[in-house]
Amino acid sequence: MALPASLTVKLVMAGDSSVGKTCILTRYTDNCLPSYMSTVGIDFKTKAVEIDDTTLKLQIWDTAGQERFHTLSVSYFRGAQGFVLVYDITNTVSFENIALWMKDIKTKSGEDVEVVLLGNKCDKEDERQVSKERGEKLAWECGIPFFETSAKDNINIDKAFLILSEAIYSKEQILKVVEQNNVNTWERGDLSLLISCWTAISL
Ligand SMILES: Nc1nc2c(ncn2[C@@H]2O[C@H](COP(=O)(O)OP(=O)(O)OP(=O)(O)O)[C@@H](O)[C@H]2O)c(=O)[nH]1
Repeated sequence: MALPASLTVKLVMAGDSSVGKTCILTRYTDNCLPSYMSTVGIDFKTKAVEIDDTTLKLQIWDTAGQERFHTLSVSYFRGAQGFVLVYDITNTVSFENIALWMKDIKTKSGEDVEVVLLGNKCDKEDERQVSKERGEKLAWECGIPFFETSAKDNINIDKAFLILSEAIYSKEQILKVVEQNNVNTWERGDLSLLISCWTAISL
């Protein structure tokens, strides 16, 4: 009997300080919230998800959003297959900085990496500064999925990680088929870009 397939996937949490990256991650992996302490340096957590008959072993790196850790944080972007990019719906600056984070992601990880955009703290409706439409528009322009989330109330957290995992899995499956068939007309990078364009069009 064939052993079930497994795939190790590196994901990175990115976004400004205090937007809720650590809380989103802890909610996802341990279904609880951490006692508050701003992330210093880098940490990671793991979680396994099943897609089809494959186990995806997610290794999720939690970076520090504070400016003084920026160089260290972005150094962990290299080699990541996916990013959870977070802003805080009660903080306009964190939303405006998403463009800069996207630039860092593309520079360090390439154009074809998978990203999901999250507008976190949607439980704080009375303090909202960024409309849901602005988040949706930005995500549409970037060609990436978007969710408003609450780590506090556990809204859309599992869904966001699942969408990201599925996108990475689909891409890996297609690339595997192509490699098995020894199709060498396309470079792997070209093909990944094509798949990303296709994913963006079908969103
Ligand atoms: N109301 C509400 N508060 C949240 C939510 N997520 C996080 N917080 C609060 O926001 C603050 C910052 O959360 P963190 O998860 O530490 O933020 P971070 O993005 O990891 O911050 P850095 O480690 O500095 O990069 C904490 O006080 C959390 O309790 C949420 O969904 N709703």
